[in-house]
Amino acid sequence: MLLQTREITKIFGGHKALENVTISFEAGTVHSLLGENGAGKSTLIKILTGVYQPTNGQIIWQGQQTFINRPKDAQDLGVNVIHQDRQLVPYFTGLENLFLNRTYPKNKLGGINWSKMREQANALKEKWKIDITLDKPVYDLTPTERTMLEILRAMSYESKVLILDEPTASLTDKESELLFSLIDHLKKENVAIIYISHRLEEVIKISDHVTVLTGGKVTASLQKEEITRERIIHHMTDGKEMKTAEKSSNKQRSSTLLLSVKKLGTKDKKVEDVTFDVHAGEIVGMYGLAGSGRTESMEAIFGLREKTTGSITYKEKLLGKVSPKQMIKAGMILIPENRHDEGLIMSNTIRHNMTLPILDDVSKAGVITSSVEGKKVSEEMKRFKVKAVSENQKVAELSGGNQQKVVFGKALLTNPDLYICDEPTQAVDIMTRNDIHLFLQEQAKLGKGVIFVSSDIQEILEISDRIIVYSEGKTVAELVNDRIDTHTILDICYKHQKGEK
Ligand SMILES: Nc1ncnc2c1ncn2[C@@H]1O[C@H](COP(=O)(O)OP(=O)(O)OP(=O)(O)O)[C@@H](O)[C@H]1O
Repeated sequence: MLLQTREITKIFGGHKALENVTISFEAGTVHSLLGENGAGKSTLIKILTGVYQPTNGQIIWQGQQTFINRPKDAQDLGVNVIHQDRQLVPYFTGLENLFLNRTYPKNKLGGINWSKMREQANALKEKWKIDITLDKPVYDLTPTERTMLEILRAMSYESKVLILDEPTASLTDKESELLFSLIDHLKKENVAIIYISHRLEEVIKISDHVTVLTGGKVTASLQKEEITRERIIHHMTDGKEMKTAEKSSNKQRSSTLLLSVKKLGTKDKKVEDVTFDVHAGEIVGMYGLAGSGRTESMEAIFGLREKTTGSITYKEKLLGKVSPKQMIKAGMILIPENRHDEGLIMSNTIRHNMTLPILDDVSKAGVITSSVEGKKVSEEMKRFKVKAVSENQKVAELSGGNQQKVVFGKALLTNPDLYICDEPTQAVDIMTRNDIHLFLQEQAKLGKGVIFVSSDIQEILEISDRIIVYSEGKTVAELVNDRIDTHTILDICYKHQKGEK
């Protein structure tokens, strides 16, 4: 046994985030941590990487008790983590990022010895079989390449334990496959992988061991042969039955056109030729490989990105240059992909975050009427089962999935006619994912329009009435979601990729 948490408890101001957690991690295996949002997974990882100290309990390293008092101690042991939010400097090249925070090799004159750096980097690439270019700046890399780069960096610290926190959150199936073959290689080299993901299919596929946490306690510990979808869901839901969303039959779609986008293009060319319609009462899924322009076209519609060509008609009005504030007033809301940068103000409370876009509604002559605000917020928190001490808790203190629920609650309070959801279930647990699906279907039934962007093709097929396929800034196909499968959609994507037209 390489690493063990023994009876670890962590208390935050009276709240037990972890209680007597004992888990063993073996070299050369993939051990997945599963659990609903707020179950304590990230807290455990933060204890293993020296960010938090346990209130009680021990960490055992190769049979001996050890103390991980700060991140450097974890790094010295060989425990490294790849976070959900990538920790790379966008304007630095891959090579520069690889050597970040460490001494660069020097030449005789004391300057940076670039050829030595490159030599060391190539040796690392070779050793770990990670084939990525290191010359491009990080902003030019795809999400998969960024993940690979971070793994390469972690391996340059001679990791014995590599923790991957939602590594596939924004990757499509094919991109994830690359990551899985790398994980396989790391396993063979005796690295212990701790894997956190809400995507059950991949957890089942790659795990040798699964531990389920519920409310800070270990509620199941499964060996490879015991890992099935049914078992995992059973343990995660405490045996309660889960009402699953059923795909609508598209009968509710009305003839009322809510949004019509024609030949849309943006100044930065990330969007070149996007055309689609959304009617009241329908859910339109948007699928495309990473970098296909889905997010960017949504931003252009919502007034966050400059459009240069084409037209956007919303509720029969041709839109000129618009701002998100105007669009919210007109009944449109964008639930953004990146909740940290665009969705939430982390240092503010749940309540303030949720009511930010509706300040006019909850204030009288500029003064916020607390009772109206409080009532609205607590209704939405209840609806989405946001796990928090109170509505006055800071968003930064919530678990990742609960932060996403706050983003959702915030959007709902604006009472929109059209929801634009960009990866809305990223990092949320399977129960919440289901709640979000049910909620959007309910909204569609009420005559609202929904745009659903997801890199999870299965999810797109589960929820959409129609599917628009993107490739390289263009919409290339529109499909009615009836008897089509993942292959049909992926075929279209790859056929339209450069060089295969
Ligand atoms: N710094 C903190 N201060 C107060 N409470 C905290 C802090 N960090 C975490 N918590 C609480 O501890 C509990 C466990 O949170 P944690 O982030 O570990 O959950 P998680 O399993 O990683 O969830 P998710 O799947 O949503 O990422 C939650 O109730 C959370 O609100």
